[in-house]
Amino acid sequence: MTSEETLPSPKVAFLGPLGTYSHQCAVEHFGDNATYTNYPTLTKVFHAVGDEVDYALIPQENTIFGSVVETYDCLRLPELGENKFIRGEKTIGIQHCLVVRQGVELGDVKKIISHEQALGQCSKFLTENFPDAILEKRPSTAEAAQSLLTPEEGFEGERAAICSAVCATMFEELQLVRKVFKTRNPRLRQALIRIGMTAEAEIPPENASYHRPLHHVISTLFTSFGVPVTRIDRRPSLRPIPFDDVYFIEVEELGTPLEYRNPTASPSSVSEENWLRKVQESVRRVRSAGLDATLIGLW
Ligand SMILES: O=C(O)C(=O)Cc1ccccc1
Repeated sequence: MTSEETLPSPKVAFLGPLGTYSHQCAVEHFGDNATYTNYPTLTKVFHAVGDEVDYALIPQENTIFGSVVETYDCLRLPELGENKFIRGEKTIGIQHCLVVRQGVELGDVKKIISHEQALGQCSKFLTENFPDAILEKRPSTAEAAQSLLTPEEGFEGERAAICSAVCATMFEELQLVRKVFKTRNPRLRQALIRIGMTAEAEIPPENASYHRPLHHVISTLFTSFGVPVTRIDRRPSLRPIPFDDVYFIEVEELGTPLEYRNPTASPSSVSEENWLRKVQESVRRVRSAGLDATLIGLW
């Protein structure tokens, strides 16, 4: 057996080109002992696992803008749980930078390009500083930065891109003009997906992520009080705590269908009153489990 066979170097896919946050995350995790391949979209990264690579790190959610939709579109595919499994997670800090081609004046910038998550995370900064600029999404932050080097056909104005601090130093022709977050940098959670026969974890959790199974707790509390949960949505909360989420719980309707109900009337039937009591009791139970809970609507 050669030493390579005894210590195989894992093949790892990430969202390219070089300089993306996914690249940074993959290198932080696997270091020099890996062979890396980058793919132009998250969907291609996902599909590479199995045939072409052993692992992929794909961005799952970030503290300001929430879930990465393209990732979740991949995670709902049937091969997840069959022959591809999430085997761990890794969180990295994000430091978004605004870059332009050398010599471009900020006042001349008419369009800002980046990955949609980066545009979303920087939306306050962008609205305050570039209220009239066109925002255009690109497959990744590094692709956006790189594309500033080639003129865009049919577009006359100057462009800027949002990319990572590492990426901002990779191209001599680019100039870093602003760091977007001066104090609180967002965090990005990436899922490690691997082809394999088991779902056993490969990266031990970095710190207790108590909040993630919360929706199970909340729905169990509601259901145990006879109010079946029909839908749960999740968004980052407005509190300055990383991965602190707000859950929106919708419960089964037990009253008269909305279209037949007088919106100003109080609950009319006994069953509606019972239902309301159960919902309120469930909210109290969630609170007594130490969570914030508010009834935000009845319909
Ligand atoms: O484009 C990148 O660099 C990525 O890794 C995707 C991304 C960017 C910003 C937030 C979340 C995911």
